[in-house]
Amino acid sequence: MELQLALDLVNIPEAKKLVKEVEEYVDIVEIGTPVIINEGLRAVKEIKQEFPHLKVLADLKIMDAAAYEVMKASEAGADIITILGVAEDLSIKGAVEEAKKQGKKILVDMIGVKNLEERAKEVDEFGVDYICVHTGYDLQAVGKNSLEDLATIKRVVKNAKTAIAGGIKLNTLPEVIKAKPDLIIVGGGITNQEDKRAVAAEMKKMIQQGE
Ligand SMILES: O=C(CO)[C@H](O)[C@H](O)COP(=O)(O)O
Repeated sequence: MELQLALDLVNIPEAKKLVKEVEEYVDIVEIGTPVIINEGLRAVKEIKQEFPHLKVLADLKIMDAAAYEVMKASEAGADIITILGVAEDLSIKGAVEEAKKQGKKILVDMIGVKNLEERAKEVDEFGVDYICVHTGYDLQAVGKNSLEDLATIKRVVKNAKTAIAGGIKLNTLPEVIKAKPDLIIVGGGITNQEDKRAVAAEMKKMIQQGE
């Protein structure tokens, strides 16, 4: 099980400072959609340059023009690029093809997918690398999480790795670990804490013990 730190509400200098604090304990750094909207793919480039030993995920949440956007994120240094599960089949297949060409990986974010079981089976057949269940901020605000959805995709996904994101905190991490996703994505559960390093260290320890 890997741990991904999601950076959403920071600028580039703040992102660098945050990664420095926790770099020993995370496997992947996500440059979140709001950061890319504010700072562009420069954020991916600068983080990858400063932390070449960490994998960097560009959370583009691609919906169209997939091959082009995967190419651009790859050129900026992203190791993993996200596309939405609700995108057209052709777009997801195009993203996979371009990522393979560039030696990169594709994570499909299933946020907003209604027919989760069916769609997870389909995107798994397209050769994507990760399939991620995700409760966005708007549904977190009304008390939702992705544990049931994780169980659903774990039942049907045969090839891709499984991932989970959305509101995971130290106190909810044990039940997530028990569900055994390949990748656990944590944003505010680390970035909003006073002692980010201590929380990341504790999370990493819990994950290692759960393996
Ligand atoms: O992709 C995202 C929002 O769309 C976030 O990066 C993801 O949900 C993780 O952040 P948090 O743990 O704060 O929910």
